[in-house]
Amino acid sequence: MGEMWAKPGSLVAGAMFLWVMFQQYTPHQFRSYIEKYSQKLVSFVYPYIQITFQEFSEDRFKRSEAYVAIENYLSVNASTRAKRLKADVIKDSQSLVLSMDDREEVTDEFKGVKLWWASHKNPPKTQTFSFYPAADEKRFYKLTFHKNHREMFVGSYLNHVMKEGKAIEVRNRQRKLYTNNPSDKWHGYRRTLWSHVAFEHPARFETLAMEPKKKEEIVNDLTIFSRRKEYYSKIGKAWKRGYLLYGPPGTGKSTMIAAMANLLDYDIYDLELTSVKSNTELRMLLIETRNKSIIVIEDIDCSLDLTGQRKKKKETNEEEKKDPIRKMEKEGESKESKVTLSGLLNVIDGLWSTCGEERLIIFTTNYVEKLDPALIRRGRMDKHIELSYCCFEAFKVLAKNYLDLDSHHLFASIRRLLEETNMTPADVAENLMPKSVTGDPGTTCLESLIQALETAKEEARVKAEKEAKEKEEEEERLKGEKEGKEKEATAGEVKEKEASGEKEKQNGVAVKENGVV
Ligand SMILES: Nc1ncnc2c1ncn2[C@@H]1O[C@H](COP(=O)(O)OP(=O)(O)OP(=O)(O)O)[C@@H](O)[C@H]1O
Ligand SMILES: [Mg+2]
Repeated sequence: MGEMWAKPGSLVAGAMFLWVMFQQYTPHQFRSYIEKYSQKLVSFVYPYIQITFQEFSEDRFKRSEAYVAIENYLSVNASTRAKRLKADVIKDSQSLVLSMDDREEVTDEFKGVKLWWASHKNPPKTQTFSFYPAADEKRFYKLTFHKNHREMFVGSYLNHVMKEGKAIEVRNRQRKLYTNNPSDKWHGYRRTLWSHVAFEHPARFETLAMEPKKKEEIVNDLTIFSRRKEYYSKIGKAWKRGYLLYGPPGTGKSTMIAAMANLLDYDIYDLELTSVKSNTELRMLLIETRNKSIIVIEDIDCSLDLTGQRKKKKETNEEEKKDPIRKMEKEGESKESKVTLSGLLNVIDGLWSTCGEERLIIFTTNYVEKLDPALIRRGRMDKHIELSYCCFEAFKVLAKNYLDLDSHHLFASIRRLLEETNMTPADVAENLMPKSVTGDPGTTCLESLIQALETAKEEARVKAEKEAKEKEEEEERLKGEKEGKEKEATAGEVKEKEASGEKEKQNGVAVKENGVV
């Protein structure tokens, strides 16, 4: 037995020795010449063609669409044949999707001809002992087929894979809510710019409390937008639309965004601008977003000093200089984010905004008047939607949602009170939430709402009175100050006149004394 293995063993060792000698001592030109012809010889003997599909291209900006399509295609067409599989939960966290694991190979058939798919992973160049894959690890798929069928595979088969893969992606699509990672986490394991969770918000336009006419207008606007691919290309505009939602806190801005995503079946990218350090980072984040999505910047007035960055920075006043906490905050602010207004405008509206299509960009704010007009001009923010205090129509939607009531004898008083006072839909909704399981929830909740409205009305009256009084006092004070100044001025004038009269008199006496009359 030992003798049987000794011969091939020494043959292998001899071949390896010769190979090393060849590599070390043959001149470079000669070596490449030999390599070229040996490859020709191999291709003559080995009649297969291989195509590689990398997960990321060289610049690593974006996951390759071809790779993703192949991954989806193989998840359906290969998962019954592969032996090692990866599982992922999709679609409302209910169904499991299987895909090929790394370094697995499967066969596929197209028009009766066999071909092979293999998933590979390039080992990292730098060796680290870590639980997670290294940063320079690269995944790719390799397709192998016989060279006789080159035309068919390169043409129709690959088209078929791309089409199928994209269709599977749409079918399996679990909508996601993304948030941007800080840039120091953009390296290493999986290099993701965005983290996500499954998006399962129950908000719908039917349950959104607002004037029916306004609601219908928004729904129509969104529906038309989502069907207008050809129209946008005809008029030469990127297929995107900007919405500005503004209004006091608790009037349903965030709820409306969720309802929009549910209506159009889009993903949401919740962009936290304060953790984006520069305009370049902002652009990279945008490139990584996918089509059919809503990019949201909430409370845009708080995210950046977008109103002041164009102007010269305000001088810090003396008090701020002395206050160490305020000083630290200021320093932190200047280090935190260098995203500028022009950077943001470029992303919404400039050349970079055209990468990707079918996207909504939404800003929300409580203080629309604070924003730079350039940011919200039409074309950038195409539609401005004001979400305001609860009107009677909006209340009726909430009463239907929360209490299943279409009418009630207390509705009349609520209508009057809502006209007389301001209450946000969030506060109305809170009062309409049944707090007890016994009794008639409808009447109890409506009564509690009436009480809350009356309290709010009384508070508003007291506040208005206080403000009027303060205003009156301020006016009195200003008037007093003005009068005081006027009095001082007249007294000054009188004194001056008296002084000049005195002088003239003295001059007269002096002239008389000198006898020049
Ligand atoms: N128009 C509305 N229709 C239905 N529910 C609403 C409406 N407005 C507010 N709500 C309710 O009030 C809660 C708060 O609303 P939401 O978070 O949408 O307000 P917002 O305008 O985004 O406030 P903020 O400016 O503070 O972010 C929601 O959970 C929702 O249940
Ligand atoms: Mg909100």
